[in-house]
Amino acid sequence: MKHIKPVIKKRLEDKKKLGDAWIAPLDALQSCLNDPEIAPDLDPNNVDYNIIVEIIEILIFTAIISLPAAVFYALYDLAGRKEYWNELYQEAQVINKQCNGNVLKSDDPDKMVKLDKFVKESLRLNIDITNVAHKCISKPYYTFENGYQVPNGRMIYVNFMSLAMDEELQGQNSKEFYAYRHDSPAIKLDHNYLVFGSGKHACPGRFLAVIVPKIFLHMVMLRYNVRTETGKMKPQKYTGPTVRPFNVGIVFENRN
Ligand code: HEM
Repeated sequence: MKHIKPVIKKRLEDKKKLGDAWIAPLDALQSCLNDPEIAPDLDPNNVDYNIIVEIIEILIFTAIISLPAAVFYALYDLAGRKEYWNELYQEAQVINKQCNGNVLKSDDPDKMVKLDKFVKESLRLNIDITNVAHKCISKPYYTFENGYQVPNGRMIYVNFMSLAMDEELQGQNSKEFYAYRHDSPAIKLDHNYLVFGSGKHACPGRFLAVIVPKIFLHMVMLRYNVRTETGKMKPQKYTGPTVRPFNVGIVFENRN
């Protein structure tokens, strides 16, 4: 907190100076400081630091849990799904040639179209059973179109798994991994694809959560053949309703 206070002071001073001309940078700390509930009068002595700490804490935990998990599942799916190796490798080679083997440019991940579908399918299938807890705030009940009522104060969870596995929504063999079932990007929110939630509170970290596994797999594929140790894949593991990465051997072989 000691370290963060001078940063906050400087940002609030800048905001005061620039007034309406202030253009909010897209970062978590600044969006907190732009919130009148957190910094009502732009006075550094009148900032609700507790909310800021809570938000930053949530961001850190999300980033260190969900993001590496997404990378793990994507890598594991690649290692275990031989049928995708050639096509994905070819796409990676084309992109690598276009940038002469140099570092990727910011628009290169958009060119990883097949890999995007692959990552999307990996996210779809490695999903929590239930998620996005919501508290009912309607009084005395919230009534769904079908007449089902939820009382005020009740926590409800969305059944992610049933949605992700529904054949009517996902297409044929919805329990099987088939990357090319998707015709929209992995970051796109859709009622059939609730990995990142929906609406106003949909995950703002989804751009990072998709681009990181894509860049990681791209780099891995250019250097290595990856496969599971046994050549087979294990079923997912859950802790309660939450899907969790597990210990598994992945073999990296240098490409010649
Ligand atoms: C694969 C990785 C990730 C998954 C599957 C995921 C999923 C989700 C879901 C389902 C929600 C709830 C959305 C809703 O209520 O409708 C959410 C919210 C959120 N996520 Fe993510 N997330 C991921 C990565 C990240 C990362 C890397 C960050 C930040 C760097 C992040 C930041 C957040 C924040 C701040 C919220 C709360 C948004 C709000 O309430 O307005 N997420 N995420």
